[in-house]
Amino acid sequence: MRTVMEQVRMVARTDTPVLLLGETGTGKELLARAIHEFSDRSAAILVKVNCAALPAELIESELFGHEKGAFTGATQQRKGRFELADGGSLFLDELGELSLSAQAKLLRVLQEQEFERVGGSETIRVDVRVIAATNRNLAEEVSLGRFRSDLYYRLNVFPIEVPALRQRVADIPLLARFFLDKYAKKFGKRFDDIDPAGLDYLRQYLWPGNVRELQNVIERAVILSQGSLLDIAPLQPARAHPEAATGKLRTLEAVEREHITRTLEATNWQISGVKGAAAILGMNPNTLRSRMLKLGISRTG
Ligand SMILES: Nc1ncnc2c1ncn2[C@@H]1O[C@H](COP(=O)(O)OP(=O)(O)OP(=O)(O)O)[C@@H](O)[C@H]1O
Repeated sequence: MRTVMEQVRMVARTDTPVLLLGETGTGKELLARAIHEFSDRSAAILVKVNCAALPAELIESELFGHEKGAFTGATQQRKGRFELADGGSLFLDELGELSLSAQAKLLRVLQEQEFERVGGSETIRVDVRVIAATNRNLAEEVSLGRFRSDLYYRLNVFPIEVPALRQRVADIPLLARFFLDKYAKKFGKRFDDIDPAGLDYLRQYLWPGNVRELQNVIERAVILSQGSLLDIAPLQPARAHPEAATGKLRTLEAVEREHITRTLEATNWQISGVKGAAAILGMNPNTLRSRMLKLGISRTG
């Protein structure tokens, strides 16, 4: 993470587009904000767009705006996020979800700093620094024809790989204590430290939901703990290494049931949405729901 922070500081002072790569919950958005804050644009606005949150038909109008009458329902002219971010930075989260046609327009803005609103003919010029993030493997998306290679190369000038939490175990106690202070203050409680056995659980767990999941675990522990040390319930490293724990090989169905349950727990049982279990598992939310039914997975067990 020290290398990542050095990269963030170095690139922040430039206008180069930045591509943040990493699993869900690793802190990409936090780093995008840091890049904006450390840049000369910090006095201006940072605008965020979640490319996965809107259907393909609407994302172009969201990014570039539209003219009155451009499509059914476009009753007024509307400025897009690029215009709103003029002079500042634009954070494109979940970039890998952008439609091919929006990708073409984005490439043009990156190269020429200009675009037209949907349904408009006036060319609009903007001065925007783009910071993009994705948890997809974009090189693979390019080879599958789902992501434009020219846009990929344009954005890949300064890629920053944000490591998964299991790849930086030394950060776990630091982050855990940071969240302990945060939630102890929030809930008006006091703890001297984290119970040593609990710290071991935290270190051994594989953290599919990364820092977000660690934050949730600590919040829950702060609410539940009574003594002067923060108790962490066992995080079932057995779940992370089921074969190692039981010594037995198991059926694919059992492994699938366990993996889906663990991911649902990591997302507080949120199924859909960009931060939901379906997105992490790379499945459609409806497919996940039917798998859960079939495998007998429910929140109450
Ligand atoms: N180094 C850190 N210190 C403190 N909090 C952190 C850190 N990294 C991540 N977090 C917290 O973890 C949560 C997830 O971080 P963030 O939203 O930046 O991740 P992300 O990689 O953008 O996730 P996603 O890909 O799912 O959008 C946030 O609440 C964030 O504040």
